[in-house]
Amino acid sequence: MSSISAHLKEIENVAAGRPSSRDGLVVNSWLRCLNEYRLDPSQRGNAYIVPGAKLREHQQQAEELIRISRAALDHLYEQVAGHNYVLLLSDARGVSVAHYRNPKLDPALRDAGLYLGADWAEDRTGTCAVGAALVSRQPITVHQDDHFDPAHIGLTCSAAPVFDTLGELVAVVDISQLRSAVPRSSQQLARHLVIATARRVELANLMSQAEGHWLLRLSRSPDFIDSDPEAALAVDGDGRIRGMTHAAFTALSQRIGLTEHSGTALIGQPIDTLFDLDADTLDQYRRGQSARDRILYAGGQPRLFASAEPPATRAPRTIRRPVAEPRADMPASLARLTGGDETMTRLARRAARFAQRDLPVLIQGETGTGKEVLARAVHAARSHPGPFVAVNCAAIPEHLIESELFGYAPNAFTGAARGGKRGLIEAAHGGTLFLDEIGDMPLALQSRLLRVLAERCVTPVGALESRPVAIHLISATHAPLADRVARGEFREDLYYRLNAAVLKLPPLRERADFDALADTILDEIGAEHGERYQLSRAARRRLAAHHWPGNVRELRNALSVATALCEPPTIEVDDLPDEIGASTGRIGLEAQLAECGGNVSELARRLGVDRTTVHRRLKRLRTH
Ligand SMILES: Nc1ncnc2c1ncn2[C@@H]1O[C@H](COP(=O)(O)OP(=O)(O)OP(=O)(O)O)[C@@H](O)[C@H]1O
Repeated sequence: MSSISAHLKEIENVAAGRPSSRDGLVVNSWLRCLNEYRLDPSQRGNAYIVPGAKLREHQQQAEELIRISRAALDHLYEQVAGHNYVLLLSDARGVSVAHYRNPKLDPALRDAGLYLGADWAEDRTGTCAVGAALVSRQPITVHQDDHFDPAHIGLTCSAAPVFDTLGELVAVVDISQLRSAVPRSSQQLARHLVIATARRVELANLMSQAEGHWLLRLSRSPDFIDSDPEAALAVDGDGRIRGMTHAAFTALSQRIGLTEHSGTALIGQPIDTLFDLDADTLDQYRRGQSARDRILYAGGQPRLFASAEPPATRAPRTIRRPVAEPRADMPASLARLTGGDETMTRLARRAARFAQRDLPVLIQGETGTGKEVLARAVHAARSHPGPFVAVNCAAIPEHLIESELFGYAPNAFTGAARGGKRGLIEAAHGGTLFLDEIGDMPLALQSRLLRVLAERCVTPVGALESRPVAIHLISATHAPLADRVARGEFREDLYYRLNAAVLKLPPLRERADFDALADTILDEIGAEHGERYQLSRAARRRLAAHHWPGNVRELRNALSVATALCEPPTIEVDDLPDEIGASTGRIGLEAQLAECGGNVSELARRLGVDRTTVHRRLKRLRTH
């Protein structure tokens, strides 16, 4: 590493237009720092970490990006963690929205800006890997005194940009070390790793987005084409290009004489303008063909190897460049709950408003509709959430509820722990107490709970003094509390106190976002298993026809079973638990037949079976 004065001298030389042995991307960045951003290399600027609220805003906007990138980033970090690298995922504005690091190094990492929330925009921090990758749209290594600002010349950083399926730069993957004793060339491998990771993130994003389309993977060699292709395209049923990874933009736009920036002109083009291939011949390139049969031709010449995956049926979801402002009324934790169902969206909006207030919230919904999930989302949407303590009033024996909730004073009763015990209400101090099945709370305790809400203090069993508590109460019930009030089982005064801010979760059978919800759950299960799952059309139809008495819980269980039984990635009807088929019994089948205007062929198509199967089933069901 050169001394600071030598560093400044070198920048001066570059500014004067003298030749430099530095990487051209670094030199260009230095020139931007000097000429465009008017930065002064002799002024050291400390790393800048954005404030917490701002970071949350960046993270909310990047939520989908973070989710889709997770598997690729986990894999990268596994490879580099042993070499003291920090991994940062930055958004398109240069702010780190995810990081992987050794927490023992936190103070040094925070000081150096290798941390969550660090802002590495080039016009603020001078030449750095994240900032330069964002501006140049190229992978780059910025090693030690490649950095413009002397404050950062201990660091070595390699970064690669990530583009969305329409060619917009949406993120940067960076790995950095606080210190490196070795020369710049040692970062070659780091650079390759971030490039490969950015490519995998783009592919994961394209796969997620391309689910209504064919996915065409391309490579110069048939090896690894299915797992790690060099480039990939989404092609719709009419043979038009709908999206692609960045490598595909670069390779294909050059082929037809477009510059990289006009690569978006490829979107919407028929695939046969690029290859000897159309919607009808894509099928020939499906997985399982020999390498020789997967050679893709253009103008009669062999060009690349291809692997085509047919359209899946889930709704498209993708990393999109965030709009300037997030939905201010809808924190991410709540936005995630709705896949577009109107009732759910309205409910999430209402919940977002309650989260800003100190009101007891009551959640109503049939069993398994996601009452606890909603309670946690309201909690997470608060500006200072604190602890979340969940208590199921129906699950704790009546004689224990009181001491569990309120705690007890030392020696309060025989058998109690000598030193007394802090109750769950106190454990929720500064956060949220979630009382599930509040209708099952014994009457005597209801009055004590009312006191806690009114006086904001709690008196442990056997204690003389009360202690102040600040809690947000969220309660939940599967049956309307009014019925219990009418039967004298629930205190009317508590009921009125709880019944002001009510969130009513719809049963699953009434939700219009069934498909999106099933996909979200499949993604979650897939992330746990490091797999990707999708529903075949027929399986999706079968699920949608089920009545779902157990609501989202039942759906989640059914999908867990199906993912265990299926041959990944596709879940077929046979992989679904038997009960799911039950709703296609006689009534269900007749109703669906009526929906198809009595047309058996149409019904067979809907169910993904052939006509004879429908006839056979109808006959069997009608004669039983
Ligand atoms: N929006 C959602 N996305 C993904 N999974 C969900 C969602 N809502 C609920 N679930 C899943 O459904 C199951 C039931 O959710 P939860 O426990 O919140 O329901 P509940 O209404 O509180 O149930 P109960 O009435 O039995 O107390 C859980 O496995 C949860 O992870």
